[in-house]
Amino acid sequence: MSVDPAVLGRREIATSDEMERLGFVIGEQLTAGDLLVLTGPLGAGKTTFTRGLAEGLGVRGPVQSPTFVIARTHPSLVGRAPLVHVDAYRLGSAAELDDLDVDFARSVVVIEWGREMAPAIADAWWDIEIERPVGGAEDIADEDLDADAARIVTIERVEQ
Ligand SMILES: Nc1ncnc2c1ncn2[C@@H]1O[C@H](COP(=O)(O)OP(=O)(O)OP(=O)(O)O)[C@@H](O)[C@H]1O
Ligand SMILES: [Mg+2]
Repeated sequence: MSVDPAVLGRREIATSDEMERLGFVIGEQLTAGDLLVLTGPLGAGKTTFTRGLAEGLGVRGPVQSPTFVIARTHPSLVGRAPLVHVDAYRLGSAAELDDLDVDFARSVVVIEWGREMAPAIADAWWDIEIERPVGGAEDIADEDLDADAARIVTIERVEQ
């Protein structure tokens, strides 16, 4: 486990800048073989977190929601591990993830929507849940939604 246990637990993240900073601090500590799984409704901040993480890890950007590709590899700019950023939203199963041939041992891997697949692909990972106290998938297009509301982020280490 390469991340300071102090990051574990539940906290409120008030702004997207703060979400990036949380990702940055974690990204600074990650090493090859680390896996993180991000769970949270559309627009929760999964990609925002990953953008900060990428910067902390020192990989080439830009980190975007991988809408047209399911997995994108960001090479390191500093001689550390590359980041593989996966959007598992449209993946049906861990077998389909397997087809992507991700080199888990040599990469830091972040999987948005990957919670159900994680047990089939790894022995240990960080489970990161981002809650939006207001809104969710069905509300994201609603102009009235307070998109800037604070998020609740819970980070747990899972070992099976
Ligand atoms: N406290 C906050 N934490 C994170 N993002 C926030 C916060 N407040 C506002 N935002 C905004 O919410 C949006 C989050 O979008 P982002 O693409 O990161 O979500 P996502 O979880 O990856 O969504 P998707 O499921 O569509 O991939 C951004 O526009 C960000 O600026
Ligand atoms: Mg996203």
